Amino acid sequence: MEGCVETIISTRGLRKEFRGFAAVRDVDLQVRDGSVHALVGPNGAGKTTLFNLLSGFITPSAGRVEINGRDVTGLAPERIARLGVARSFQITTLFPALSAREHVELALQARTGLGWRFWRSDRQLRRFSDRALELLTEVGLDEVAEVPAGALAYGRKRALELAVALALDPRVLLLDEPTAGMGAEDVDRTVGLVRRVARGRTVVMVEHNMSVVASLADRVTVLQQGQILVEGPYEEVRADPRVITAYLGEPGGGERENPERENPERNVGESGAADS
Ligand SMILES: Nc1ncnc2c1ncn2[C@@H]1O[C@H](COP(=O)(O)OP(=O)(O)OP(=O)(O)O)[C@@H](O)[C@H]1O
Repeated sequence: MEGCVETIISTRGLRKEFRGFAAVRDVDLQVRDGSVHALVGPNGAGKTTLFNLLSGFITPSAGRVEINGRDVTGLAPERIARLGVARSFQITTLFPALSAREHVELALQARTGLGWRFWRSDRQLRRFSDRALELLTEVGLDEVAEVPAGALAYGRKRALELAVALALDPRVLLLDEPTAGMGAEDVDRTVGLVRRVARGRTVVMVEHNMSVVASLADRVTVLQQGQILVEGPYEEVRADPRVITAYLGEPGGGERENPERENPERNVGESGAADS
């Protein structure tokens, strides 16, 4: 029954203005515990801004954000992270000279409250080695555990970000365009990976690639001009004439079998959209 589903993230009247321009307006979002929830929408719809509001990277102009029933509005990202919400960091936050294993070890260490201290003894870091290797295996990086992050291929760097986020053992994982810039093979691998790591946790992802959304998402929220246009299961959302109009800029596209594939450039506007 709908009413029995627990909500893990909830926003009410969420709004963010940049110099008077409302990038996100009156957003009431409900993310169900244990679901994979995709945020989609045309370029400039406010997806990233909403994502940044959920993770505390920016503070709202109005409205509130609740995580697991607790008001987290205006809390710093690290406080939100401590409540079990981890964000997959961007590649720029990887340290090129540190190995994949060292990255995960440091993240595991940070979680214990020891902090991100590089000068801890080898002995102390070794405590985390076994778990680090498990996490690297989970994301398919066990064979490159000792390779410096700077030498990893793009798809593997993204997998390493995921392992770093998983080291925090989050209840909610926020993924910002997990397949952006990937070729078809890496997209497929990432879909499998996200599906695996989504077991037992909630995943909220911004994703342009509609094939990825179709494969992974239990619920889809479509944003347009900062507002929620439609929300529901993928099959329902993709057939909604308002969504097709939002992407194509014309009414009457609802009959199409697979609009995002027929017109990938205009629909999702990003690389990878036509993959797979
Ligand atoms: N820091 C900022 N200052 C001013 N305007 C901003 C800022 N961040 C976002 N915007 C504007 O807010 C609107 C929404 O941007 P946002 O990046 O959230 O959209 P998006 O849906 O993530 O787009 P894309 O798919 O292109 O990444 C855009 O018009 C953008 O120009």
